[in-house]
Amino acid sequence: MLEIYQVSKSFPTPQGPLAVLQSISLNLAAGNTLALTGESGSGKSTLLHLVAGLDSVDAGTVRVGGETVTGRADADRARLRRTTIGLVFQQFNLLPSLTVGANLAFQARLCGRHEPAHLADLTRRLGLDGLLDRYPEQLSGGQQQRVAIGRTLAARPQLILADEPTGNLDEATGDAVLDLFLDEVRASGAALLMVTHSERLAARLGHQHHLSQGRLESRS
Ligand SMILES: Nc1ncnc2c1ncn2[C@@H]1O[C@H](COP(=O)(O)OP(=O)(O)OP(=O)(O)O)[C@@H](O)[C@H]1O
Repeated sequence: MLEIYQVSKSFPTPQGPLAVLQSISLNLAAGNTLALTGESGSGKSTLLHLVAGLDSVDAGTVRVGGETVTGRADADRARLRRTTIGLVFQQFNLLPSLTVGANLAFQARLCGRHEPAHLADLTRRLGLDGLLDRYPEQLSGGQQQRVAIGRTLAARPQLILADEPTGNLDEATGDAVLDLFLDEVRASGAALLMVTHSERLAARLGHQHHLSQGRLESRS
């Protein structure tokens, strides 16, 4: 589902180029889950952005569902994001003029996969039933995070990229949300790549990789 091959990325800084990722390779098959850990600033979000085609690699290739992300036109990468990839990023990017209910359904409607029963189940499991008529600005950070998760999962993406999806949640809610991710992956056969600072949550995923000084180390 996901093939990352010898990907490198650096950013310009006043002190010269900062090599954030150095020849990173990684494969993730459909139905598999992988936790990506690493210190703050080690390049975890950068790697997710490259996979999603939101930024360009300096070298190497990324393939999602057999399609090459790298070297494609922006419109093509946007299509891939819409149809195949589900993103839960640190900025939740909820639509401020839409209610929680409409935000939850937005992505699934956009890609023609709106299933009311599935969405109702996600809404219940994310504890959002009482909030459907509110607007994003009326929610706490953790509630916004859960809406962003529901919106992504409702669209049944084949590849889920989640950047600290439980970062704003207390431990019990974080555990319940991870249960939901894992159940959805089991049911849909999607692949899940999740960034987390929690070793405890990372251990619940099928594979664990650690990013340090630009290199990826497999821990299982
Ligand atoms: N657009 C950019 N321009 C310059 N430097 C950048 C840019 N984006 C990221 N960086 C730098 O690249 C490094 C990796 O950042 P990244 O956000 O990927 O880290 P991270 O591992 O996700 O961190 P955190 O756990 O704090 O979210 C950092 O040193 C950051 O300052």
